[in-house]
Amino acid sequence: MAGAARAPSICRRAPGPSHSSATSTSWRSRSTALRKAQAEIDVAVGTSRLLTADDVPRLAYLQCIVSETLRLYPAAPMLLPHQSSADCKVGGYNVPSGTMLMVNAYAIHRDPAAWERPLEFVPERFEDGKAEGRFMIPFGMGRRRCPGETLALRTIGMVLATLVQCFDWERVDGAEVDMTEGGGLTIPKAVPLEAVCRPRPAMRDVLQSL
Ligand code: HEM
Repeated sequence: MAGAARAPSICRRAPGPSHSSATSTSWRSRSTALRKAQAEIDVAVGTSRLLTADDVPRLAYLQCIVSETLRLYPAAPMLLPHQSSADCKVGGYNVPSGTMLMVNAYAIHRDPAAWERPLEFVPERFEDGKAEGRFMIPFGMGRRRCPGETLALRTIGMVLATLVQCFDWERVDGAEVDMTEGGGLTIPKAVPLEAVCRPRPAMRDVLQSL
């Protein structure tokens, strides 16, 4: 697109494919991922101190969890609306100046031609650079790409790692987490997450000293 401006209106994401069976498989892999992330933190940081921002880049598996979450649930599934500021061609189509263009990142991230088992939560697909070259755009692309990406990724990594280091997490009543998506611009959960967290016994001294 020759120059891009923000379009004034917003659109809703097209409904995604049904994925109830993938959801239960995904939930099992989420529990495993949580345990794996906790083990990684225990090895890299230990339990005698709180992790710091400097530790987070060394937590490779935790980064994979963040990437896989942003792949399956991009916070802005249709990015933000763009508007062509000149006549241009997109994918072979003539797009007149002033046309609103939406990018369906949600569908791109779940494209079966690009991803194996696209509806399943598999952080391992990002390990050892395996997903390099795959098209992921949770922060958009080009000159209107999110300027807050680095801050966002650092904050998410730090918050998630701290929650996993300090607490054991369980589902309420053992019920599966309902991952159904609600409508809206930012992919809210239709059913809010309820979880039980307990301070990890190994972290008790650290938590009590705060
Ligand atoms: C997980 C967190 C975040 C996600 C997934 C996210 C995602 C996005 C996306 C998809 C866009 C639109 C890109 C496009 O249309 O091509 C965007 C734009 C933008 N984001 Fe973020 N963002 C996040 C956090 C942040 C933070 C922390 C800040 C600021 C501190 C921020 C500031 C902005 C701004 C100012 C724009 C507009 C850029 C422009 O229009 O040129 N974002 N973001």
